[in-house]
Amino acid sequence: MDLEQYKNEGIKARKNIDISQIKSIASGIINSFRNNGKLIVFGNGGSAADAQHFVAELTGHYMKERKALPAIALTTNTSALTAIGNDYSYNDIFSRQVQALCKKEDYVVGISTSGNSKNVVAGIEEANSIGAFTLGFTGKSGGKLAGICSDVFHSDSDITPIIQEIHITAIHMICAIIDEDF
Ligand SMILES: O=C(CO)[C@@H](O)[C@H](O)[C@H](O)[C@H](O)COP(=O)(O)O
Ligand SMILES: [Zn+2]
Repeated sequence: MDLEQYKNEGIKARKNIDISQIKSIASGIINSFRNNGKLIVFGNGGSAADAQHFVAELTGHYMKERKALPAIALTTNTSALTAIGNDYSYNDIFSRQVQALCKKEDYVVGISTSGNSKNVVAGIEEANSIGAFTLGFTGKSGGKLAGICSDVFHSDSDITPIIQEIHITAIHMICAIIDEDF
């Protein structure tokens, strides 16, 4: 891989982050918190790490001291993940947990760079059926997630790690706005 090219692809994708969309996502999450909702986040691989990172910024704190905020990543309970994966299927690891934990006041975030991970798509479909607001973090063509979420944050790249770097940038920006509100 040409590292100059990689760097420039990252700069291009970062420049295309839509700040007004970041603000609108943050206010949706804030509204959910104010209505006794919580944030539920999930994804695979690097996106599982992003889901956990997002939740850590909220249950702990980001840049400023404030109260703890209710957020959960569905990627951390290895007993649940292995039991659901083993007894049902890997495609069900998030949807089953969404069925167990999600309420209509919640704000549900599925992270998939392709938009096509079956377990992420199934988790969002389950949240939609409960009536929760759903946000897809995607890239590439947006995949299936682009067509099924209430809103989509699209990272302007076809390269998985660049898409992830834009996702975590967007997540940090969202956390900065949430910090100011609480
Ligand atoms: O972190 C990376 C690549 O940077 C990988 O672990 C990557 O997340 C995995 O291949 C995922 O399974 C990709 O899934 P998705 O983003 O298409 O939903
Ligand atoms: Zn990675």
